Amino acid sequence: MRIAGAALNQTPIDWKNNLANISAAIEQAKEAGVELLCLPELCLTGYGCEDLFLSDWLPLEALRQLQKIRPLTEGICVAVGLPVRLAHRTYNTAAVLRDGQVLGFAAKQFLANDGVHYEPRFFVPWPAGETTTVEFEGENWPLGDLTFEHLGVRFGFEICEDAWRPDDVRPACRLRGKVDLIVNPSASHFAMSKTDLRYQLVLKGSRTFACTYLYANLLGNEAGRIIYDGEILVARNGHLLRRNQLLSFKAVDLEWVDVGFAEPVPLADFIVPLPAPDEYKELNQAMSLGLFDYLRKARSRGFVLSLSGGADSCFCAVGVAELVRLGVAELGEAEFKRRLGAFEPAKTEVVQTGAGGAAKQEAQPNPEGPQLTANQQLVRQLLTCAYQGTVNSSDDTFTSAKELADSLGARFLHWTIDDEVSGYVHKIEQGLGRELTWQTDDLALQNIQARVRAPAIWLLANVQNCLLITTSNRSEASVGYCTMDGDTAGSISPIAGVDKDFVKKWLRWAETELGYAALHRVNNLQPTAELRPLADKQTDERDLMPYALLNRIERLAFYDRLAPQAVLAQLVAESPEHDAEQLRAYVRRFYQLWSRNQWKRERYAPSFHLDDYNVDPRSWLRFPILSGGFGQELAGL
Ligand SMILES: Nc1ncnc2c1ncn2[C@@H]1O[C@H](COP(=O)(O)OP(=O)(O)OC[C@H]2O[C@@H]([n+]3cccc(C(=O)O)c3)[C@H](O)[C@@H]2O)[C@@H](O)[C@H]1O
Ligand SMILES: Nc1ncnc2c1ncn2[C@@H]1O[C@H](COP(=O)(O)OP(=O)(O)OP(=O)(O)O)[C@@H](O)[C@H]1O
Ligand SMILES: NC(=O)CC[C@H](N)C(=O)O
Repeated sequence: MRIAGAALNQTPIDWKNNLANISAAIEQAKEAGVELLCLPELCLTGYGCEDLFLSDWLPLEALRQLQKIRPLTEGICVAVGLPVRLAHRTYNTAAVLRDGQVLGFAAKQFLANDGVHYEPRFFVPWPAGETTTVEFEGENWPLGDLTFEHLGVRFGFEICEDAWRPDDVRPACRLRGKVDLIVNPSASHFAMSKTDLRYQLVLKGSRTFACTYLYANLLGNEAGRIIYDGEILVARNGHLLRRNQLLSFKAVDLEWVDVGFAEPVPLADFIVPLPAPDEYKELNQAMSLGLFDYLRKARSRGFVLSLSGGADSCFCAVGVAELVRLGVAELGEAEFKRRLGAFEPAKTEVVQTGAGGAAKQEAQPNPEGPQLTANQQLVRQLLTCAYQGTVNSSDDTFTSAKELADSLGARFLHWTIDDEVSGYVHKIEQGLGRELTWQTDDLALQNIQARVRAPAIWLLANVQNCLLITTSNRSEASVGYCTMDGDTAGSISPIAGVDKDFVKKWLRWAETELGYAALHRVNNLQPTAELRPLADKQTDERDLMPYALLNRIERLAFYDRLAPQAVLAQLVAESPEHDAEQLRAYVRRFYQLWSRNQWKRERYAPSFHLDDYNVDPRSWLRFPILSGGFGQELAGL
């Protein structure tokens, strides 16, 4: 039998888009002679509909939309994910359609409730072994723990998380011997290196349960924060039959394979491992796709970036250039532009974001500079950067910013903000009747500089109907090393999910492996906020602690969830090169800054989930805004 999985780039409650992708996948599958097709989890509504799953109307509308898919299934069997609400409870199901008929709904038995997933808030798990009936417009269909048969092949379901449970409880353990094929529609978030876990799960599952296993994941940045890699895997008895290229820019990515169910295949002696994932490359592809989808789904016309020439903002600038490079390489320029939508003349009926909304001018091809390549011209239309210097800014960072922006093709503007800073300082000095000095008002004088950069950069974003990128990384989010409404200003925060150490390493990789020679300068700069007088030689690590230690403490405290005492003990054991007293001071500082700054993490712009954890309270890590701040625990260190 020819079986297929299709990864789909869906959007919550975008019925038109979702149905179009489902229809396209079915059409492509039929053209390829596919007989059974698996589509991703909840692909009809979108996986990220959140509390809408608790309404009556959304699941009802999903059933109505399902009726439109039925006629497309003449001559093919298709699994389509959608919510079904019965007696005020919503179930996460996969409908099986064939020849225009609904054969039934397989329901998810184990709900994802860790990390970025909060499914028990929306869904009720289906009890193993039970079935019920769905009534809709005069028809009755079975729903629950079901198996099906198509062309003599018996199949059952695991829906995403179902497969992540132990072998003696997951649905597959009751399907063993009863089915030839297990179908898994998934919405499994991207995280660096995670593909290896999924690969093992599918390959081992097919061996342990002596079956063929068909897995299809969602694709793209579905709803803002979480990116799906669109992985399709087919395995039989521990042998890999098909695996696709991940993180495609296409709307529909279909993979099929022929399986001779009648011909026996021995169980694999061992699972052939995948080559180790290249995390720098993975992150690059995920971030590019994340930005691409965010831009087009937000119906915006480009990005604006306050480019300091430092590591974080340079990373974001390269991210936009990579969006163009990778998108054009896969789709071709015309399709890239069509899908992005940012290059069409502005329509008056387009919903305007924020105060601006004026039509974006076609970027001029850089009259005084060198001839731009086709990709640089696209970057020029999509990215405007501005350097906003003060007396505390160095020539190094200005040159770094300018060289990078020019090399990418981005529009580069620059001005100074000293007048605005002194204007505000003067007003407060007059109001309070005293001078503000670095001795008495250090942080306030730093913050006003970061804040004064915000209005102009927002203005630039508004007038061009662009998204303002904010450059926060996870390390500074952990300790609140940022000025609220200053350098946190923006509506999308692409790198807030990764730590500063990784940011620095990635930039070195991008310089050598991707050929961004203009990163050479930033790769030789010490991270610095440049908010204190230059003579002070401010660096992030002098203000805080070495980033490697900060990241380690953060991981031990909030990924491994150790108590402060245990974090310190672990650090002392693994860092003999550091003095124990110094480490104690760093651990104290970390927890104090962490607790004091939860409110800042609550106010960060939406960020992508890219690493296996993040500190965003909306997606991964919840912590009280007001707390005892680990007072007792730190006193006992
Ligand atoms: N629990 C709570 N809930 C709500 N608000 C709370 C609060 N605790 C304090 N606050 C408020 O927070 C304010 C202080 O926060 P905020 O004004 O943001 O500033 P703050 O956290 O005091 O200082 C900002 C830090 O970030 C560093 N920085 C700034 C800019 C850029 C960079 C860089 O790396 O480039 C680094 C800077 O060196 C400094 O260490 C207080 O005035 C108070 O109003
Ligand atoms: N001179 C500047 N011109 C424009 N934007 C600036 C300037 N200084 C700071 N910013 C903005 O504030 C953000 C925060 O600064 P921060 O120092 O944390 O990051 P960075 O300068 O990009 O990297 P690094 O910390 O490695 O120096 C910058 O990413 C940038 O968006
Ligand atoms: N949608 C799901 O059930 C996802 C859960 C699963 N643990 C994953 O991360 O892939």
